[in-house]
Amino acid sequence: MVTKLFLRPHSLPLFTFFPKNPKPFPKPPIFSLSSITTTAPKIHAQIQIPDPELSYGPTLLKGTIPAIPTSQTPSKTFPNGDDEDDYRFSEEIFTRVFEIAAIRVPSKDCFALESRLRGHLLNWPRVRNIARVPGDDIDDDDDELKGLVRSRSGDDALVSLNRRVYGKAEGDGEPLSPVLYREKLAKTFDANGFVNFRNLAKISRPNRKKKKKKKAVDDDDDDEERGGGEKKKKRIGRNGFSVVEVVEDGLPEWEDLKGLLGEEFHGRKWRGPTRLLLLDERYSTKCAEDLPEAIKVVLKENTTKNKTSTFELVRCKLTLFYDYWQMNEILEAMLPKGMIVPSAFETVGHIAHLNLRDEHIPYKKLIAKVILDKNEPKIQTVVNKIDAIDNEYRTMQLEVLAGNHSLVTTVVENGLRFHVDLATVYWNSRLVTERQRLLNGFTQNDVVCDVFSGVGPIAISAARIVKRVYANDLNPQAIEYLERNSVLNKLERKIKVFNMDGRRFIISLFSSEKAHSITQVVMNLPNEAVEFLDAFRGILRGGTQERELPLPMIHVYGFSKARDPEFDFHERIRIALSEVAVDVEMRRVRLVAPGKWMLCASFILPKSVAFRKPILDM
Ligand SMILES: C[S@@+](CC[C@H](N)C(=O)[O-])C[C@H]1O[C@@H](n2cnc3c(N)ncnc32)[C@H](O)[C@@H]1O
Repeated sequence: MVTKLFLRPHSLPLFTFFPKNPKPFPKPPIFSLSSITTTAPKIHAQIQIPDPELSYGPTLLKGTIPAIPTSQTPSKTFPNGDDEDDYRFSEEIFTRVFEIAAIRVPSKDCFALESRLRGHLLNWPRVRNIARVPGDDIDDDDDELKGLVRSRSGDDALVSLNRRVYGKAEGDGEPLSPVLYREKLAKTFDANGFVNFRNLAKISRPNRKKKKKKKAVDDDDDDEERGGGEKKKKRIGRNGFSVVEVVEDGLPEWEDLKGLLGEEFHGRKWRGPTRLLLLDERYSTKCAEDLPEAIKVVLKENTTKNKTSTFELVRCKLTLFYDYWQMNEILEAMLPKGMIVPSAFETVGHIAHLNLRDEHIPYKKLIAKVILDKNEPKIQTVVNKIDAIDNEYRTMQLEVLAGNHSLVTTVVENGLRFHVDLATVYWNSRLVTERQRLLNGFTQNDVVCDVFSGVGPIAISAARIVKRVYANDLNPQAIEYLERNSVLNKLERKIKVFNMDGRRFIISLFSSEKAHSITQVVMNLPNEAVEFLDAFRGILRGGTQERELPLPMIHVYGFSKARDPEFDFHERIRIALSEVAVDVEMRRVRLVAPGKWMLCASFILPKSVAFRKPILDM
């Protein structure tokens, strides 16, 4: 599978990440936030980023960067980085704060208003235009809580609130056991099933719950670590990559819920459950009178209906974190100005496989880290191809740049599973379409001979369709995986496996009694497969009655850099078979490099070749 990224030289003047010791470039400093921010120890000491005239939508060049206290230097190191290649950057340098306006509305009205105000709401990718803020979920019908808030009567109120929220208050004894709690919920269980209590089933599985709790504790620890000891501000909302906070004007003390419900509720007054409808960025600095008519009507409508309007225009801060930004945005910001941002990577199971240009090499670990961060958990390892494939087994020289070092992975292709060790066997996910095209031509009456089978993507897929498959590879590791994959896909009974040189395999198979049953031959070793065609010369010459039997269809792959690749490849086939009259169906499979085509030639083995006296003696 190939994942496309952006291929364009970028020109962001924002900031540049430099590796510690880039070989071809002068040694630059490690990028740190302090180099672009003030040293003010206050979070949200704001630094305006230049170029306010940027287009619509969030970018790293807009908004403000909150300052980070110098004591808090959250940074990530590459797990595999040695001293030389140690790349560090703080994720906090990608935090951006945007000032926006919102209408705070009762939660029950928010969906209706969302559709009414659609064209006027914030339309940023991945940011929901209905936002939640702390404490917006207090039950509206909760008369007890309302009374409690109004009465502002300290301890009694807290006890009452605890009873309401937790079912118990201090001094009421142990909290209900999971079983009793479940029973209590079941009493209020409604006819629609688990609609109201989706977690009901989980409650009777305390073990899983414990595990979850443990994970939550671990996550908190991680947050704490990242925050350099100081607990990280809890990110509200489900996504974790953005947070909305209301910039409240000061409230009279008696209206402020902080005293009753804690610091989180500072500046909140009683409104019942509410939601924020985030307004389009164009309205961020506008006051109510300057807003479009559609919004004003909504605000006015509500005031006339309801003397105490619950619709309020509020100022908000929308913070987007490192996790929000896409891979290309992060890389564009970090790589030197004018450098092409890495354009694509191939995925093989959990491995992202890069083919970096020379100019990217000093930044390879940085690029790999961002790719890993942005594609986890699907991607667990990022590797770069070091050299062109030029060994006999067609394996790649790979360098692990980020993530775990295991190159053994599982690839799922057309519903089949293949175990692959990229360090020892060949695999190319880009050929999936070609393999499918080839397989589409096979029927249940076919018997397939795969001369260069690798771990079996063609052989095993064919075994699902055809009568029988003979699969061969020279690489013993590939054969081991081929056998394992046949069993994994429960097709081992249809596949006979061989581990020998391709030419020997062709000769021995066609000189056995299996010869006349073979209907399809696949030869996928594009650099040299055509040179193995000489093995077919005179391959059936011994038999006389077989002369009337149909001959196999051969599918041979090859590369050509010629101006007329089809002609060039056809010529090579004729030479290898020593036969001019070969009726070939030729296809371009893909362009593997500028001007270099991979081709597939399919032809029926000519009788004149199959029954000729062989030149080759084995
Ligand atoms: C390009 S790979 C193709 C593998 C498989 N068809 C696929 O699509 O994944 C070529 C395979 O040929 C094997 N090979 C190389 N030289 C060979 C030879 N002389 N005889 C048999 N197999 C050979 C390599 O080990 C490799 O697995």
